[in-house]
Amino acid sequence: MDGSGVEASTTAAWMERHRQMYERATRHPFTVSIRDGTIDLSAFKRWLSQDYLFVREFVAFVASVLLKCCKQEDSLDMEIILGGVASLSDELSWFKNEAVKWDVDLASVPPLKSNLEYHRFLGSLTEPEISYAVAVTTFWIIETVYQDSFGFCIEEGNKTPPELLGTCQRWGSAEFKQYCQSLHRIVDHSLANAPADAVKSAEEAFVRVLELEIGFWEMSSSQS
Ligand SMILES: Cc1ncc(CO)c(N)n1
Repeated sequence: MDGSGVEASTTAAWMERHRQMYERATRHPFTVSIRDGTIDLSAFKRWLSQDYLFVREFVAFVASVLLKCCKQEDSLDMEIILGGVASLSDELSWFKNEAVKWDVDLASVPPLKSNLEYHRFLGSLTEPEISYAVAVTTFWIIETVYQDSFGFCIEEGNKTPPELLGTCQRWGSAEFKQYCQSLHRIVDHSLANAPADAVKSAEEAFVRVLELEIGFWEMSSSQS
């Protein structure tokens, strides 16, 4: 509690504690090079095909968050999460269109190591034993890393190549930002009512997502 009697949010404390890692995830040389206009297009194509595979795995994870949400006593968050599930359908179509534009054959691309590592993590969080607080926290930070990373690419002073603006808008738009803010409110509310061990697990998942996101950008940059 601060002097005003308002409890500072748990997520705000994490953002402070893990600021450096958050910056590494959201200002990675890969996305900064999009903003600078110096991006290597073969790296961009690698990211595109790997992220398509990621999103296919992400669907099952987000569906598990929705299911946990529906089992909560007050499931007021349900419509926000349901909107998230619904938008993934559009997102998969977007990837397929984009792949045609960039001459990428999605069917022939195997997931690379960092992607597989991320899939395993998502799979472990889909289990029924994982609490809603932990799952929704994970969901929020995954979306937020993309929102912040791509939002930066369309902020003032960018030199983002015109053919990449659509990608940046997808996650950098004001609408996507609002959606992330809605998720953030859900997370803060959920953590405020969660037992200490769940809060601890949620923080661990938060940090793990940042590590995996950094790994994903690295993989896209250099095929590691
Ligand atoms: C790796 C990764 N993280 C986050 C998102 C946001 O949905 C995405 N599409 N891919």
